[in-house]
Amino acid sequence: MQTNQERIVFDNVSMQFDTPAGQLQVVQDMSFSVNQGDFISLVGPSGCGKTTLMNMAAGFVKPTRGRVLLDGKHIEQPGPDRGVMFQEYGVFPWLTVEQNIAFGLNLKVSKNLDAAEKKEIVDRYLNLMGLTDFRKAFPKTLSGGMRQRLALARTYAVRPEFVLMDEPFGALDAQTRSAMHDLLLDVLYAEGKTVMLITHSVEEAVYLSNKVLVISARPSQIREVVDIPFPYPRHRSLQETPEFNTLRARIHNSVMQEYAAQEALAKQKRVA
Ligand SMILES: Nc1ncnc2c1ncn2[C@@H]1O[C@H](COP(=O)(O)OP(=O)(O)OP(=O)(O)O)[C@@H](O)[C@H]1O
Repeated sequence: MQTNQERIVFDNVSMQFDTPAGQLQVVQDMSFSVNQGDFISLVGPSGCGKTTLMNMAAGFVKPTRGRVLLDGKHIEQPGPDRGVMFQEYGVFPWLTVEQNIAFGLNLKVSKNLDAAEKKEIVDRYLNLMGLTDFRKAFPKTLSGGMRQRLALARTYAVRPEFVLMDEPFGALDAQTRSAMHDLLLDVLYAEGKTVMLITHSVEEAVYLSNKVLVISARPSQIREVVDIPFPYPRHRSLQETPEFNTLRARIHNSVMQEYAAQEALAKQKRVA
C-alpha cells in the first residue's frame, strides 16, 4: 500500500570521487524521497550515479555532502531492513539453493528464529519461486532465470522492509524477464514492500513502478519525477495500451536526451 509517509530521504545529496584523472562530481544537490510502499525506479545515462545513490540507501557509502535518512535517522551502515539485490552477485555459488535462501536467516540479526521457523520460511520461498525440486542443487546447475528467482528468494527471506535492486533482470532473456516482472509484482502485492530499482529498461520501469526518476547526465540531478498512474495489481496487457506507450515514449525521450548530453560532455573532454 503506497502512502505519503517518507521513509528514505535524500536531502541535498552530493557525491564526489577522487579518481586518477582528478575529482569526479557524480551527484549534485539531489533531493528526493522514497515513501512507504513506493516502487520507485531510477533511469538515466550510464555512469550518472544510479548505483552510487543505491549504495547510499543501502549504507555502503556516505555522500560527500547532504544527508541520506531512513525514518529521520542518518543511514550509517547496511541493515537487515534493507535487502539488496545486484545483477550478478545475488547468490553464493558454494551454497545449495536452500542454503542460499537460509543464509540471511542464520546471521546474527535473525538469530531469534528457531530451526522450525527457518525451515518454514525457506520452504515458503522455495515454493513461491518454483524452486522446491531444486532445493539441493547448486546455482551453477540452474538457468539464469532460476538464479534470479533464487536471488529474489534470498533477498525476501529475511523480510526486509526495503528491497533495493540494481539491474536485477539485465542478463535475462525477454520472456524470463517478463515472467520475473509478474512474479515480483505478485510478491510485492502480497507482502507490501518498498522498492528502489535501477534499470536501463524504461518499459520495465513504467510497468513496475508508481514513480520513475529520470536522472540527468553528470553531475547528476533529477531531470524529472514521473508519476505512473496505473493501479496495482498490474497485468501484462497494460503494456499494449496507448496510455502505457505514451508514457514509455515520453520517459524514453527524456532519458535519450540525457544520454546525448553525457556523450557530448565525454566528447568535449576527449577533445580538450
Ligand atoms: N568508488 C569509486 N571511486 C571512483 N569513482 C567511482 C566510484 N564509484 C563510482 N565511481 C564513478 O562514478 C560514476 C557513477 O557510477 P555509478 O556506478 O553510480 O553509475 P550508474 O549510473 O549506476 O552507471 P551504470 O548505469 O553504467 O551502471 C562513474 O563514472 C563511476 O566510474
